[in-house]
Amino acid sequence: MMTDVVESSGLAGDRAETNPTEAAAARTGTGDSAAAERIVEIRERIDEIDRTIIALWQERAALSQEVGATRLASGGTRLVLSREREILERFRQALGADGTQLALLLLRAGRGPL
Ligand SMILES: O=C(O)C(=O)C[C@]1(C(=O)O)C=C[C@@H](O)C=C1
Repeated sequence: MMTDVVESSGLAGDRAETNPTEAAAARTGTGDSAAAERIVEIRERIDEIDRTIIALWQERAALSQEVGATRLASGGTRLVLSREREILERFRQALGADGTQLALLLLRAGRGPL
């Protein structure tokens, strides 16, 4: 049974260099070829999702910085805490406690640390 993290160096790694089945097992964490195929397929979508998350993260941070700069330049405040509370609550309702942590990181990426 293959339940642990496989070493990517040493014996397993050396075998993987010459044996495609070992190489697939080392990459996917399973020696079952059907499972390995499915894992590779799922990982493609995961990578696509990660790229989208990163792009959206960067877009959101840039927009948030623009809002802040626009407000400051017009004599307004750096922050609007009522708006931050709304966002924290939206993420908490959708994702629970992790949502709150995620929203705190998103807000910090835009407006900087408090
Ligand atoms: O919506 C605003 O007024 C913003 O400045 C953007 C933002 C955010 O990143 O969502 C950032 C700082 C504010 O305190 C509230 C929200």
